[in-house]
Amino acid sequence: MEQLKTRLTEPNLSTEQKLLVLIGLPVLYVVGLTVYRLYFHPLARFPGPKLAAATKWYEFYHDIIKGQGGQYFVRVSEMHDKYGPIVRVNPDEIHIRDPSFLDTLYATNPTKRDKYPPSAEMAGLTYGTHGTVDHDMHRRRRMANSRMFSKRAVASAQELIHGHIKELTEAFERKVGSPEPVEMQTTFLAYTTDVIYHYMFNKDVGFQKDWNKAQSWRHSMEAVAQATPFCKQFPWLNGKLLMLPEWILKVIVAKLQPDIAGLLATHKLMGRIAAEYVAHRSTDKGKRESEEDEKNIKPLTIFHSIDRSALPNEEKTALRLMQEGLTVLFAGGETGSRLLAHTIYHLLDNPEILEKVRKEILEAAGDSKELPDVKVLESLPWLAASVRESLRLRATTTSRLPLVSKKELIYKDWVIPAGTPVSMSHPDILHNDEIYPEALKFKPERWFNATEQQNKMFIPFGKGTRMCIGVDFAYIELYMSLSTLITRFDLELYDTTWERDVAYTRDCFLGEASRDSPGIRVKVLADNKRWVSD
Ligand code: HEM
Repeated sequence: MEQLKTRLTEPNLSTEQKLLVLIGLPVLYVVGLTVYRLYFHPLARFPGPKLAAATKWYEFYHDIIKGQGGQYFVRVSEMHDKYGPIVRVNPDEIHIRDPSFLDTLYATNPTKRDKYPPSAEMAGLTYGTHGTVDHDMHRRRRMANSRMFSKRAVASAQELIHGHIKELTEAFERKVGSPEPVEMQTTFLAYTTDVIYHYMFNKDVGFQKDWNKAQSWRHSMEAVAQATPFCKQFPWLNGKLLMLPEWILKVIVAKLQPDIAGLLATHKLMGRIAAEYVAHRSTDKGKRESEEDEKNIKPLTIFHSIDRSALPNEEKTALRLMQEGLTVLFAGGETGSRLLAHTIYHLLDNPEILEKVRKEILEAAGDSKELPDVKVLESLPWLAASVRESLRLRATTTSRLPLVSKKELIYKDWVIPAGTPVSMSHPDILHNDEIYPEALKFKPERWFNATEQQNKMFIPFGKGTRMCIGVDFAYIELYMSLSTLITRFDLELYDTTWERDVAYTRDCFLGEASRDSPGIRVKVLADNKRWVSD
């Protein structure tokens, strides 16, 4: 009986046979999967390199191993040069390089588009709007945030922004005449993060007051950028990491990657702020705050905005609030700071345009000691055109942005099966020479007589239902700070080159310059003491 039992549970295989099974089964699986993907997969007929169709490791190699990383966008571009406007860029995804498809893929409501789950999960914030997969759920969550982003609410932020611009000018003032340059990306990241934090959470996080804190935040953001190609391949990783208790994160992660540890600490901090908010909702303090909030044009915090929305209670938990909080913090900080640094770079690199912009602002101010109102600034032609041109050239989001349609999509003669992730890339449109002649040149004057197509294809903030919700906020924050800095200070670029420090060479969701770039830097030659009221 015993012998029979052993025979049934342990087949009598020799070591060689066991080894053969151990190696053979995975090999068989890989071969089977490859054959399926190449010949039987619904996307098998679509053009593109066989290797990309067979395995995601192809993308992994280009994004993680090759050069400085984040190189798959270069390969995708080469694929289009070879195979045409529609290409299968990995086993599951179709990429289209044709501006005429923009309206179809990034359609507005009521057309439904889900986010491709691996792309939504990348930042580990699937409870935030940006990480929401389902079209309808995304719409409801976005609506709950919308009171924070209404034109009136955003306009009311001017005073708050003024306060932080004062701190920003102090950072420049400290460097007047100094041989030491201002490293603009860190300086501006501290500014935009202070602003967004203050606006969204009614708290002064004080990055501008503490250079070490600002630098460590910048390093965290850089670490996130470096990790992004990796997270694109293993999107579940971030979410899993964040589930770990804080003490484990501190011990393990700080040893492996100290810069990421700073970021994870921010996750935990936001978790505490959200939990505190939820805990005092029903207390006297919470009720007073709620009454105060009712009277405001802008909700006191983004949490109040969500709380007063029509979302059900399970959408108002501490975890959800925390993730939405982090979403707006990340979405608003890095983007705005980069744009500010890039716009100043372009203006200093084109002194004749800088002079026109300055003159316009000063003429608009007349005898006033105050910077013109943001409405006036936005109407100044050279300033507005320079900002627009910088947004176009910067093409902030370099990553493919895949969406999924529940119905099949038609592109020319191609029928893309329902449920297929289909993506396009902003730089393919914003840097398209046929739409914008000499597309890689900074030419603000192109916007004075812009064609209908040029205006339509101006999509630095995206398009459709997933488009940036912070556009108005980004413009106000930028117009006010840019106008102040370029009229108050005489600046000069310091050891900054287009190739090394400005142009993006890596796709880390946002485009990144070369790893050896010390950043865009300027020397402060003089302080004209404009707009100094006290
Ligand atoms: C120059 C500045 C900015 C640029 C170029 C920019 C660009 C974008 C783009 C392209 C998207 C869509 C990304 C995607 O489809 O995956 C997006 C989404 C988003 N942005 Fe911005 N953004 C900027 C500033 C801001 C600011 C200042 C805020 C907050 C105040 C903000 C908040 C958001 C949010 C919350 C989303 C997610 C929207 C959603 O999924 O419904 N952005 N942004």
